[in-house]
Formats: sequence, C-alpha cells, structure tokens
Amino acid sequence: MIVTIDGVAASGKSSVASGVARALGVPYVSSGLLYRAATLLGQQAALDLREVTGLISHLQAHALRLEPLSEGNRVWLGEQDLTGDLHSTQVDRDVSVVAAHPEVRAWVDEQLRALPAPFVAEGRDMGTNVFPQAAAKFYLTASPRVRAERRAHERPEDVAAIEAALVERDTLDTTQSAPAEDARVIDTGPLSLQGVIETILSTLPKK
Ligand SMILES: Nc1ncnc2c1ncn2[C@@H]1O[C@H](COP(=O)(O)OP(=O)(O)O)[C@@H](O)[C@H]1O
Ligand SMILES: Nc1ccn([C@H]2C[C@H](O)[C@@H](COP(=O)(O)OP(=O)(O)O)O2)c(=O)n1
Repeated sequence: MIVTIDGVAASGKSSVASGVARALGVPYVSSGLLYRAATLLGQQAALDLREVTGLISHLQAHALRLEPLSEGNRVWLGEQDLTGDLHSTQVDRDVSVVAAHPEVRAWVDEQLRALPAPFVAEGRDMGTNVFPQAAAKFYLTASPRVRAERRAHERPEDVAAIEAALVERDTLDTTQSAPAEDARVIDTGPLSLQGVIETILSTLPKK
C-alpha cells in the first residue's frame, strides 16, 4: 500500500508521515529531501541554479541516494551523509527555483517510483503526479503563523522572518502543490501532532 501526505511548507508532513509509517511498520519517503540535496549540490558547486542544463549534468555525475526509514530519511552522496545540511535557511532560499525545473522533477520522480512499496510518501505532488494510484491521500495545511511558530522551535530565527520566507516559498511552489481531487485535506492548526497521525490512521482503508 502507498499512502501520500502532501501539503504546504512546515505543515507537518515529515513528522506526520514518520508517525503514520511507524504505526504501519513501513518506511516513509521524504521527496523534499531530494530537492534539497539537489539544491545543496548546486550551491556547493557554485552553479547558476536557474540554468537547468548544468545542474542536471552535475546531478547525473554525483549519484545521490535517498534512504527511506520510518524514523527519518537520509540522503547520501557516496559515503557522505548530507542530511544534516539540508534543512538550512540557505537551502530553503533556493530550493523552489531548483524544484521548478521539469528536468529536476523528472530526476526526483524516477528515483521515487523505483522504491519498493509499501511506504508513506510526503511532499507536494505525491498524490497528484508521482503516485496517483495511492490507496489513500492526505493534504496538510495550517496558517502561515502557526507554521512559522512551529519552525521557530527548530531554528534560532525570528517568527516574522520565518513566516515571510514560508509564504514566499508557498507562492513559488504553488504550481506543484495542489491537493489531489481524492485527497482528504486536514488543517493541522487546531490538532496535536499525535492528533493528526490518529486522524490519518483512523481513515486508512483496512488492508
Ligand atoms: N499538529 C501538528 N501537526 C504536525 N506537525 C506539528 C504539529 N504540531 C507541531 N508540529 C511540529 O511542526 C514542525 C514542522 O513539522 P515538519 O514535519 O518538519 O513539517 P514539513 O515536513 O511539512 O516541513 C515539527 O517540529 C512538528 O513536530
Ligand atoms: N514533492 C515535492 C517535494 C518538495 N518540493 C519542493 C518544494 C519545497 O519548497 C522544497 C522542500 O520541500 P520539503 O518538503 O523538504 O520542505 P518544507 O516542508 O517545505 O519545509 O522542495 C517539491 O516541489 N515537490
């Protein structure tokens, strides 16, 4: 079974996907980490990230590997674990430009579709584009202020600055970030993390 959890930035996708995956005893798959890793590699090589040709050949020459586990995903460049560097403000700033390239999206989608099911996949277009056949689809939302306050617990930055950056990224990511027609939309604002996980688990089809 494939379950998809899409949603806006910092809506709780990875924490919720991890909780649902652990309850089901399957891995979760964080598609955003591949977009983040592509961005980091491009930045480290000082590439112009608006130029897709150079970026794609760089990605093809540096095999990145997503390791999907239920506790947390990791991204490897050979033996090097890039995961700790992927959730920075610097990567946040450029990731939407990288994710807007259809060629980069095809590169990510190919890796995701090669993963063996069952799993819980989270991102923006898991239910619409990558796994339209998924058994159950969810789309998480929350107000920009709620999301910024949550992120502020993870990063030593001002809530207003985080909120502005989230809203900008929401706008840049709009194209690929619509809920699937058959997705259940959940406003996570009034719910606890466990409440969101239980809502999803309670609506999953019995195997
Ligand atoms: N009700 C809730 N639903 C989802 N996440 C929540 C909730 N309350 C607090 N959080 C916290 O919000 C933060 C952002 O969640 P995260 O999973 O990183 O989001 P995303 O993957 O969408 O960027 C995490 O620290 C998570 O624990
Ligand atoms: N399936 C996906 C997943 C992420 N992206 C893009 C859009 C986001 O700005 C970045 C990072 O996504 P990620 O889910 O890791 O991070 P946030 O939850 O947005 O903080 O990648 C995408 O276009 N499609």
